[in-house]
Amino acid sequence: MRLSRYFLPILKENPKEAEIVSHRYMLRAGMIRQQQAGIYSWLPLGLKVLRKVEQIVREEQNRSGATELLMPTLQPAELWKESGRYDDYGKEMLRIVDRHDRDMLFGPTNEEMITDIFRSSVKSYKDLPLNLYHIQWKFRDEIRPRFGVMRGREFLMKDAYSFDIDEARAREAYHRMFVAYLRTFKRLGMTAIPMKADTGPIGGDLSHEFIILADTGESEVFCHKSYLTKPVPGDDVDFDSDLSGYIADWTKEYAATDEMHDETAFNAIPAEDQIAARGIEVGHIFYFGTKYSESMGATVMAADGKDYPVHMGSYGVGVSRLLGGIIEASHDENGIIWPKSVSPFDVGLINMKVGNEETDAACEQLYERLGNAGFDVLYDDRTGQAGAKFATMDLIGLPSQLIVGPRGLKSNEVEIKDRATGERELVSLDAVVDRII
Ligand SMILES: Nc1ncnc2c1ncn2[C@@H]1O[C@H](COS(=O)(=O)NC(=O)[C@@H](N)CS)[C@@H](O)[C@H]1O
Repeated sequence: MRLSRYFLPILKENPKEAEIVSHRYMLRAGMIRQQQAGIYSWLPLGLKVLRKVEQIVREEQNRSGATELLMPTLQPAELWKESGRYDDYGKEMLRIVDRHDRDMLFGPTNEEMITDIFRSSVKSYKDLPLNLYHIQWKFRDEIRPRFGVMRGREFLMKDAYSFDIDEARAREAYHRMFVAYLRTFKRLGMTAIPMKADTGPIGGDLSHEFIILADTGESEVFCHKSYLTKPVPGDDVDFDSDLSGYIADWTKEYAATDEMHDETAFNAIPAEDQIAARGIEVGHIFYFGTKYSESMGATVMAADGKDYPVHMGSYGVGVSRLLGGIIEASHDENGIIWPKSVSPFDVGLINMKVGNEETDAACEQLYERLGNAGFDVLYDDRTGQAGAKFATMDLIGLPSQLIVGPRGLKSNEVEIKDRATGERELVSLDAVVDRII
């Protein structure tokens, strides 16, 4: 992509309303623009990252055996009246009346709707287990939206829903999602710690929040430091096998959010192994049995010929929140440092002297060769001060920068800068493609 033809509205100054670094950098790097409190436009650079995060979430859901569908953002109120949540949900629910005076709402979550889809077509235990998910925008009229996309009002969530014949099978479904979450956050370049959590308005009696540690996190969390280095299940993990060993390993040491914290248990850990920190909740999973299937009549006929309400769980990931979370966990004073897996571009190509015959020719050649080698390149071909170009590249956080200047070209060299380490290396023009890891 040539920057002269892109849309990247960089802000020079820190917007005063941005209190935390991820909010500041997402605004300054031209990734998002606030349209109203908690509601954002996703500008090209931000959308590119959002789609990469979404795709990694999707791949790990699919690997675990879940099946993707897409439910609407708007829901009929009737479903929520059936489950009894229409009134409980309170002012967070955005209620809408259409032209035929039908009560509707902008979905904050989809337990009712997915249960309606299930009950309309699944009647036999032979069709179980089933895990259906979608990646869809939600609306929650937060009383105090803040920290940019971290606590928005319209936000992107992956929400999955599992259906099983009994509690034992439902716990196996929960284990599959637990393992999928460990893998997902690792692929996003983060260490997310599963913590026993409160079940809140979703309900049920088993729940874990997946927390990434960050000083600006809204949750206060306590855990054993072993979670920071524990290896996550590998690409070869068999989701049809008994995964309870992974869950046992990932829940045997202490880890709890402030709502579930047990000071005595925590203090039984040697002081040097204790972590008390702030964290960001990037995922939350629940087992809630027949809470929705009973109230909404979602039953299947079992082998004994009788009908039973299915056992369910729901599993959410804050896809848009993750961009904020990743930045909170990976930045420096110059800007964002994207993990390669989600970076909007692989390489930033900087022409230090646009209009100079040698640098223009060298950049065009590099741009073409890198593109042909499969790299997604952002080529800063704009006229303007080199210093401003460096600042922009550091701000938007691409993992590698390629700096092409007249002096380096005299010895047929260009400079490669690693954004994460700051290391610079002079490389001959023909060796560049192989050096860009
Ligand atoms: N206001 C918000 N802004 C951004 N992300 C949010 C917001 N509220 C929740 N999330 C994200 O969405 C995830 C799931 O939300 S939740 O309420 O915990 N769970 C559910 O809604 C369940 N129905 C999961 S399917 C959270 O872990 C969090 O990462």
